[in-house]
Amino acid sequence: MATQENSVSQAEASQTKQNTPDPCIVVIFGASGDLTKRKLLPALYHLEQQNLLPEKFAVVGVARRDLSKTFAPDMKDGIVKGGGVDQGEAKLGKFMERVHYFATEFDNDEGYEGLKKYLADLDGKLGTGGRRLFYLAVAPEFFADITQRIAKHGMAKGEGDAWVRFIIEKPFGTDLASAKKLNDDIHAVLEEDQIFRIDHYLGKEVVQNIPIFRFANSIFEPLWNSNYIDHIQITGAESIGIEGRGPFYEGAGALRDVLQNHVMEVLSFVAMEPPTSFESAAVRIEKLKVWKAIRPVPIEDTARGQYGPGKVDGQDVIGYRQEDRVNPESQQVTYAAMKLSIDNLRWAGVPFYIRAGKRLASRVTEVVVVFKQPLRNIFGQGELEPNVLTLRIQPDDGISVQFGNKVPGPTTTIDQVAMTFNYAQKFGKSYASGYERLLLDAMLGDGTLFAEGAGVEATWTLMTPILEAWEGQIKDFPNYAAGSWGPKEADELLQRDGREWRVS
Ligand SMILES: NC(=O)C1=CN([C@@H]2O[C@H](COP(=O)(O)OP(=O)(O)OC[C@H]3O[C@@H](n4cnc5c(N)ncnc54)[C@H](OP(=O)(O)O)[C@@H]3O)[C@@H](O)[C@H]2O)C=CC1
Ligand SMILES: O=C1O[C@H](COP(=O)(O)O)[C@@H](O)[C@H](O)[C@H]1O
Repeated sequence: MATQENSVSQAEASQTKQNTPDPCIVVIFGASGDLTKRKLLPALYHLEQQNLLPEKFAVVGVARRDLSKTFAPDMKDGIVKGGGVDQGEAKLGKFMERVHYFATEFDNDEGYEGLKKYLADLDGKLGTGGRRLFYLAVAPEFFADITQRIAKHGMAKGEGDAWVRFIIEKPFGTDLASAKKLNDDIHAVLEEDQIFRIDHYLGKEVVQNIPIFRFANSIFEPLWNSNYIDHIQITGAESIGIEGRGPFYEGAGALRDVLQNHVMEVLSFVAMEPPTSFESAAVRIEKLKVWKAIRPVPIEDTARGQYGPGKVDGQDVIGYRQEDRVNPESQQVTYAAMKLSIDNLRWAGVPFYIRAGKRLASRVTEVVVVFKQPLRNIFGQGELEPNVLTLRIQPDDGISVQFGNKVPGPTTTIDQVAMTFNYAQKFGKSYASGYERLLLDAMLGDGTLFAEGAGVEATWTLMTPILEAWEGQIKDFPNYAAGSWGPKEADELLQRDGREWRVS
């Protein structure tokens, strides 16, 4: 007979997967860049702190400048500045010994031959067995070329059962045609199961928790449909501007930068049917079904904006057109919103309102589920307030449920109260950026939290006609002040349905 202790450990084992990867080398292209320093090296170090890296392991940074002497100290500095060095410098020192650097231009074939030899030598010294995780932390125009050159130099396939995987950064394409071309170019040399298209929102705890919240509990899912839900809002609001990324943002804008990827990924977890298991293939099928069920969006169901000068957190800030390396007559959007309808039985008649923008009043990323009112108000005090469930992704990540409650006293007065769960209060402060989980999953070969080729094309199928329609219509920009909640058209989008945007 199983003891209680035994049965708990069996249950725990069934809820967690293998969590230490095979010996391998993580090869980061774009190693002198911002992403590597601020996110990737700190994330790998956090994995080391939790003993989640294999014993036989190395990181090799690749970029054009000769940084062999300064790379490791520079990265160490990034890790220390990012916080979370709670096991002292000794652990960090040990981690930095595993960090190496190799300089080459991305289009230099000799460089790839040199890199191949460098990695093989490390395999020989460390016993990493030829397993590679290539991370393309580079500008999107390099994604296909670097992948193809790695393949040309015989590094895209491992010998025997040694795996070789690629993490490709975002943005994955700028419209449907470019996303398809990128998929084709990469598929010419890699199998789909080698490709990990990263969206760091899928590494955020609350986003990962959406399927758990829905499918590992029995009290929410029965209500998760058009019988009980009035509408759903997803907000990706940032108070920061474009942070010096003028040239990038001029080519991107809010729809390409955040709505097409981060917000659509979140939406798919909120709206999907229960997958048959939480394995990559099963989850991807359900996510794809959601995106494909979204009705083409009429242009009247969209709103866009660009911020002008204003005040954020009491400080004067410039408008988008005054930002460094931005066209003073730019038509680029720094705010995008739309109403989506999902054509399936679960969501018939339940609009999903989504929005993302820069220089808004505050930084809030959240999903707000607004429930229908009871069919009859037996308390006779006018309209009851709806129940609202908020999945707060950041900051102050947590979950809260708002409901009507009797105000203590001799009369029957109803007021809104909330039950709130806060991650930091329960689990303590976390330094995890989301990249920890995603890097670990890629080393373990688990693509559940990564985008798939067909999924990326499905979201671009939806978004490309909107971009084209917007590009054909000049707007009178700027149309919202920095520090506000965006353009009035976005408010009107909900007002005409008798609703309003909510932030918790
Ligand atoms: N930074 C962030 O927070 C985020 C970034 N991303 C994505 O990650 C990717 C990288 O972004 P980020 O780190 O900000 O970019 P950076 O511009 O900071 O870094 C680019 C890197 O590529 C190297 N590089 C550029 N051209 C060449 C070349 N011809 N040969 C060799 N090396 C070259 C640069 O080397 P050198 O230093 O010598 O110029 C640098 O290491 C992008 O796709 C971005 O969209 C996604 C989410 C967030
Ligand atoms: O990918 C991107 O995301 C960030 C927002 O990420 P967050 O983790 O800080 O919420 C956004 O600022 C940036 O423009 C975009 O490229």
